Amino acid sequence: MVNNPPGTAGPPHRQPPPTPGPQAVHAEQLTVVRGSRTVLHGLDFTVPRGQITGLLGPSGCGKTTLMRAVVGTQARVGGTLDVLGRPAGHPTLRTRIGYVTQAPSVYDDLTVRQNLDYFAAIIAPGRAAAARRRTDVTRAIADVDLTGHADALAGTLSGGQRSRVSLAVALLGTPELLVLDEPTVGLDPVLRRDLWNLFHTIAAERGATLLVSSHVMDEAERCHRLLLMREGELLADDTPDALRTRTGAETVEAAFLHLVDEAKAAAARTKERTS
Ligand SMILES: Nc1ncnc2c1ncn2[C@@H]1O[C@H](COP(=O)(O)OP(=O)(O)OP(=O)(O)O)[C@@H](O)[C@H]1O
Repeated sequence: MVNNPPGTAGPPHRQPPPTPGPQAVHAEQLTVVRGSRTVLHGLDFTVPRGQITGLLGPSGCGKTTLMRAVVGTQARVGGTLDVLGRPAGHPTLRTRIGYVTQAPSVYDDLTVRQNLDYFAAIIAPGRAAAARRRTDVTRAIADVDLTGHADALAGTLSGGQRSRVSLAVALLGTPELLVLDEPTVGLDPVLRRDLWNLFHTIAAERGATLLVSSHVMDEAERCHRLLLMREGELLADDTPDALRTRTGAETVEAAFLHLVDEAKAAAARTKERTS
């Protein structure tokens, strides 16, 4: 189904129930045009539920664009893109998806807890939900290991700590699908390891699906599945093990380079045949 603009669906009681389905995301011939350029070229892929899928590729290959399409904030999306059984951008998906952009979205003049309180009040407003909000906020702060900084102003935190506040906001509504755009950029190795452990805990204990982008290939080894991208095209949609086996490479990075060379050779052959 083509990406519907938000607000075009009927009232909730008239909508069919969401299809559970084994896949969190299903894309067929997904195309995105930005400015005068097509930046995603007819991608076919799936993201299975309850697993961590890594979206990897060099800077500018289209990772953020693909994630924006999945969360429903990208314009000019063509092809089929279903998310949690609904067309991407469907209004009912808003509370079911957590999206963390590359730039942390936090208020610097509020403390960590105040930031979380603010967003919790948007998700679950009203006095009746006050106790639940307190529990959710405390849990989300603990999840990202910021309990010791709960009363610090966000503006006084390091870059990595501010990113973790953003992640805590996304965890507040216990989303079924978490879309994380380069969450480990600028973090030291210990924090990177801790965050990846948290991602695995979220997938294993809550059954959540994670789509995590990175341009650091060693992070690929930590994912259940990988979407490898280059120049708006998908080079592979597979497990790290299968990719290494298929290409005879020892690392995912070597497998990626192998697939790039293969794609270049195929393009050269096509050009030769048509010229
Ligand atoms: N607002 C825009 N208008 C036109 N083109 C854009 C716009 N934003 C991004 N692009 C182009 O779309 C392509 C994909 O960009 P995108 O941000 O999705 O890549 P990325 O893989 O996420 O990069 P990075 O790893 O550096 O964040 C790039 O070639 C970029 O120049």
